[in-house]
Amino acid sequence: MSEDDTNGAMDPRTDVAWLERLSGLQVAASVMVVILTGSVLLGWGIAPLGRWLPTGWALMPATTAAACLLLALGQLGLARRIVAPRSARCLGGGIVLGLAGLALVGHLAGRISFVGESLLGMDPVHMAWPVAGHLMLASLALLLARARGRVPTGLRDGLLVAQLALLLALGGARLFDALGLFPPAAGSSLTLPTLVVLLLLTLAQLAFHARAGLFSLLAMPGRAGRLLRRGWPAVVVLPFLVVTLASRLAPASLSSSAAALMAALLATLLLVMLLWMGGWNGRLEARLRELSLSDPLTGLYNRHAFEALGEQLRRLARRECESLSLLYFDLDGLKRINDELGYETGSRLIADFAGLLASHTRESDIVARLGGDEFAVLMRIHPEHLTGLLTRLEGERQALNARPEQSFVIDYSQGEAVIAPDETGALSALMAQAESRMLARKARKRAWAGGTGVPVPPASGLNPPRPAHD
Ligand SMILES: Nc1nc2c(ncn2[C@@H]2O[C@H](COP(=O)(O)OP(=O)(O)OP(=O)(O)O)[C@@H](O)[C@H]2O)c(=O)[nH]1
Repeated sequence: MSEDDTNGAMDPRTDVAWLERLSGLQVAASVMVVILTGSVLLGWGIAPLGRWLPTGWALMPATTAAACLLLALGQLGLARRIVAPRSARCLGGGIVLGLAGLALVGHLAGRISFVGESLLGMDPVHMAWPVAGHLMLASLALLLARARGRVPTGLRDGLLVAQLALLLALGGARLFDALGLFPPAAGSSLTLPTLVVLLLLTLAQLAFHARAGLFSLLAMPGRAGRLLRRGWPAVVVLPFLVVTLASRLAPASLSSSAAALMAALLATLLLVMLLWMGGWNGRLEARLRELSLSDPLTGLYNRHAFEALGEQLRRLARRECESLSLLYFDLDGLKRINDELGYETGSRLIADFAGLLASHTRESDIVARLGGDEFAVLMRIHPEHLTGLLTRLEGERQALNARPEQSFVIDYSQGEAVIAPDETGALSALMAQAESRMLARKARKRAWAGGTGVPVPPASGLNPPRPAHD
């Protein structure tokens, strides 16, 4: 399983502003869980403190509190990009898995109190089995949180859907007074504080999973994302309303357990359908957007897309404390190639150069044809890596020009600009800076070639000599 600890496997269509809000929700929900479970644990550990806590706090067993605390700390780490070593994450997730697994085994074996009596005369190891099940799902999702690829993403989505279904069933059981669905075993009970903590943990996970997969729609721009964000409360609440109404109209036909299960099942199904339809809609929207944002000759982004996506990348880079580098290219002698070898050959030069740029950049870089013979690349790389990239480009340019079948010379002038994470300049200023450096180099090349204003490379034949990069 490959991991990316800097930005996870984020969907490139994600709206950063929405991601920020969801990240805020993730932090807020996790902090609330830390406070709630931390207080409960203090109460269990230090008897006098327990007396200061509100009545009923001991209804949350210490094992549940400890497991939820660990999960909340894991979520906080993910939200704040505190990169815990893999071993720490595995240990935290493993402890939760172990606690929940032991509780489940205890319930199955019919004896939960295998650890002993608590300090306050109550057994702190009780964990209701639905809670144990929920925590097992949550800890597995946490262990897979940073794994990339279709399979781990699908698994995470499945685990989250299962948690939501279980939570809805628990909520339904309370609402329809059907706690018999989850019978208390050997003294364990499902209490409201525990339900609240589970809900907060699930919310935190949902917010994190908006980065990729089924739930990425939560942070999508456009109509599909809006539909989900506005539609999900209705989709969750509606089945409960309908089932409540049905059970009021025909009380004999529906037992409280059946009502709770039916409402939870319907709500889960509708939610998954909404997510699936929204995802389909979102992909369609993205395709249309792609068509309106790309340059038909090269398949690269056009200027409009470059400016829009560039601003997005700018915000993302600032959020992740990374530098942003911009390269501005202008082909040399295109007009002359058009005039001497034909417009089609000129267009081939443009397409070849676009291919050269695309093959030397990463998918996460924004590569665009700004118009005519001008190109730009915006990258989240450190400025010191720019020289290496330019050298590789130059090597490839020479290799292309050296091909026996090459009928025209590919040449370009380039300028660069870098913006540090703490700088506040706009993208347009960065572009202007890179363009003026490019123009200065072009002027130097012209002067170096004889100062006649003749385009630097001949349309065909041998490569012209170039002044060295400065
Ligand atoms: N073949 C072709 N030519 C294009 C395309 N788009 C713009 N052009 C032409 O590209 C030429 C660009 O001219 P200039 O900006 O003077 O570029 P240049 O000849 O490379 O000169 P310098 O940039 O000063 O080196 C114009 O003649 C445009 O008509 C296109 O898609 N295909």
